[in-house]
Amino acid sequence: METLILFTLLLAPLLPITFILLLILQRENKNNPQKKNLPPGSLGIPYVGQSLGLLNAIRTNTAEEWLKKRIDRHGPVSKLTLLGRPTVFVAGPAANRFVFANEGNALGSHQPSSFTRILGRRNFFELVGEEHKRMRAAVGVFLRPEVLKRYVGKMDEEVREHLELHWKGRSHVKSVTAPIKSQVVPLTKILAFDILSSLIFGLERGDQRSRLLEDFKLLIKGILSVPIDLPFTRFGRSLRACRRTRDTVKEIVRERRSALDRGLIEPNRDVITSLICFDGSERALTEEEIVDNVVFLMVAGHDTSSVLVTFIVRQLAMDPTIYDNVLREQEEITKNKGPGERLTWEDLSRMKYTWRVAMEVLRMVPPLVVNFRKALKDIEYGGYHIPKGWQILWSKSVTYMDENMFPEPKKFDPTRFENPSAIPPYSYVPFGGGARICPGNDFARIEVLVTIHYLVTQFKWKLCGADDSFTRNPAPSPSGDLPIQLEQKIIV
Ligand code: HEM
Repeated sequence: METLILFTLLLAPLLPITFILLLILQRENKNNPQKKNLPPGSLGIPYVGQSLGLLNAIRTNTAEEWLKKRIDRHGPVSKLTLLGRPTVFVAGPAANRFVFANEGNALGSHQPSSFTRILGRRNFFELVGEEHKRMRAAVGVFLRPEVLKRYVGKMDEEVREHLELHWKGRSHVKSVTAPIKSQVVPLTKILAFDILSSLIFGLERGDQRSRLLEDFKLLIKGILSVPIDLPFTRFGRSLRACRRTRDTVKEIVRERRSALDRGLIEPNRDVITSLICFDGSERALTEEEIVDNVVFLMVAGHDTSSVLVTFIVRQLAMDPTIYDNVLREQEEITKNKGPGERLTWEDLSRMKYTWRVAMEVLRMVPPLVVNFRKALKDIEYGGYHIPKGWQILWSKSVTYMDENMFPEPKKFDPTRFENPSAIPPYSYVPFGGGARICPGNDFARIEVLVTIHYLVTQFKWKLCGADDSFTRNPAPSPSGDLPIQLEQKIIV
């Protein structure tokens, strides 16, 4: 008995220490990702993991198959290593919903360092929470339909001028950079740039716009590149072009500010003036915020819209019935217009079939097959644990080729969008969703519809050559930049 008392007396002081140690151990276990229910799949070789496989699949346009194989092997949630970071891959309608619902709270945007270094620390993707909301409210002033509808005529003017300058009077569409070849891609890029600079900067054709175009072309090439800043690297050239672009944009901001102060222009003349005038919360936007975000808008609106127009042109060349249907709809609109009369917002709302063609192109050739996010805190999804700091690889378009969502998914069929309720929720999200839903979707819609209206009513075209394949870098690009043979219609 005495021995027991002695033993208890000796152990008693150790009890609290043992208890604390147990608590620490329990916490350690809780925080150790190894001990939690991580998604299936292997992290592969440290740092490299599955990066080369996915990058190669994106380049060769087999990313959908690559992702599908992963889903068949591990299910819709799996872990891997990409670009040096532990990653969780998620796909399917539930994943789309998960990303949209947790945006800015448990998930944040996550971009490669080349992207952030070129587009600045205050760009959309770097902003979270209230700051992100504020920036969206600021661009929303101009990009909302009530304001944009006043600018349909301006876009109409840009498209017509572009066709006049670059497409008309040629039996072949000539590349601006390589006159021997006939290519659509460089033209749709110039058109997207012209429309954006007209509405974002309020810039007319001239020296300042041409300078901006040359720098913009270099800037955009380095956004996804190895971030080595040397005079001869792609990244280095892009970074220098970005500095020049930012200087030009600052110049424009100062010009607009001074014109506003003197009452020479209206607040919603273009995106820059509406950002200068924005006073949505306690303070106005800083010059850095305005510059970072107009450059971001240019980038976000450029390759997306130009890719969409390019692939509509390609589809219309490959499918005469679709071309005829689009033409019929557009001729109905022309019938009610006088010579040279511009398109209006009401005209666009009647282009229902044409927009369904655009939606079907976005389904079959989404501008991006994967996006990245970062877990801002520990989070559960699909019964698995995603540790704070891990990268999320998210493919919102994996569902587009799933026959359970889109019957006969390989068939080009715009009529599948006639009844929106037939498309399962969260399975078709070309403009994203949640807090980061594309604020430029109405802008893109106007741009695409106006362009297709004038293309089909003024031209007929066919593909040169039988190769209708395309690669990705990471945006899709048709083989040979889509050479076409163009025939101008005689309008009587
Ligand atoms: C066919 C054309 C377009 C498509 C398919 C498209 C698609 C998208 C998608 C899917 C996102 C969300 C990305 C994510 O969640 O990671 C996005 C974001 C964005 N888009 Fe677009 N976009 C298009 C055109 C435009 C245009 C013309 C503009 C500007 C005038 C624009 C401006 C933006 C901006 C600023 C964001 C970032 C929003 C944020 O982070 O809050 N987009 N776009």
